[in-house]
Amino acid sequence: MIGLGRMAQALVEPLLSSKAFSAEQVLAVVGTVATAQRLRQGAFAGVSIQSSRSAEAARVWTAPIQLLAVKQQQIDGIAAAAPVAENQPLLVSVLAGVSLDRLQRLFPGHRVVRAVPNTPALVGEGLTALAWGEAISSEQRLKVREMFAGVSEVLELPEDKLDAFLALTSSGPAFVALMAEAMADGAVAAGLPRDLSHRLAHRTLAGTAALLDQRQLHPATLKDMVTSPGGTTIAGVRALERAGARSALMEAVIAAAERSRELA
Ligand SMILES: NC(=O)C1=CN([C@@H]2O[C@H](COP(=O)(O)OP(=O)(O)OC[C@H]3O[C@@H](n4cnc5c(N)ncnc54)[C@H](O)[C@@H]3O)[C@@H](O)[C@H]2O)C=CC1
Ligand SMILES: O=C(O)[C@@H]1CCC=N1
Repeated sequence: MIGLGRMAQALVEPLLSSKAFSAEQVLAVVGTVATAQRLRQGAFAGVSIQSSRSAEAARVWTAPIQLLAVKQQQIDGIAAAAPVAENQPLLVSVLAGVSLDRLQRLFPGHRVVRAVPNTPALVGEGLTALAWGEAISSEQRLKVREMFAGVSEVLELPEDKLDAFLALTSSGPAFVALMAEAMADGAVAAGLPRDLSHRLAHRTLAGTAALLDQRQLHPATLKDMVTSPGGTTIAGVRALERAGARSALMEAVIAAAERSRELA
């Protein structure tokens, strides 16, 4: 692991708890000594976690599969400090917007793969899209698919679709969380207690998602199922349409996809 921040943790924590990997099989390099110390005390006890400046950090470059999960601004420095790899290890990058071409130029001795995971991986409900670089063996493909399949549904997509995928599935949890918070606030305003409002908002979102998914319903069908003529729901839908909620959500996904393209 090169970087063990929010996204990498959401992948590794469940893989360790499900015993897909043992702590001894994982070596992580992070930005600072303080971060390394903090992480060693939590869910990552037993994992070798080193700061990037320590001598042991170099071992990460000898691993057969290396997961790059740092911020975009950090990769030039990391690539410059990395030795040119022998034996063509696999570098799996989760960095939004950083292309296979650029990764291959930065890490010339590696075989490169892009993965776009999302944080629901933490509870085994993730989605990951993979786009392969050149000359990846079928054995390497299998290993990468297996790793992500332990925490998510895995799709393979052409690289030019990854920005849109990321906008919907990786940035999407923030948009849904915002909706959950706002709906709970509405319930509080309408008189329900705060804690209960949050729990009910989460259950409503999860239940609705399960219904749409399992019954393969078009969202409009579900909306029509819930809206009685002259009833409560259509009054709420009217308020949402008046506020431009539909357009706001479309724009959020488009803005995230555009930002991902900009980061490239
Ligand atoms: N958070 C999310 O939901 C998703 C994030 N991503 C991508 O994952 C990447 C990381 O994002 P987050 O985990 O949210 O960021 P984060 O800021 O939580 O984690 C960054 C990690 O990099 C480490 N780091 C800093 N300098 C380093 C160095 N020189 N060597 C090794 N490690 C170093 C930090 O210690 C930290 O562990 C980003 O490029 C983002 O585009 C992709 C999909 C979803
Ligand atoms: O906000 C970000 O840049 C990262 C990528 C997708 C989710 N979080």
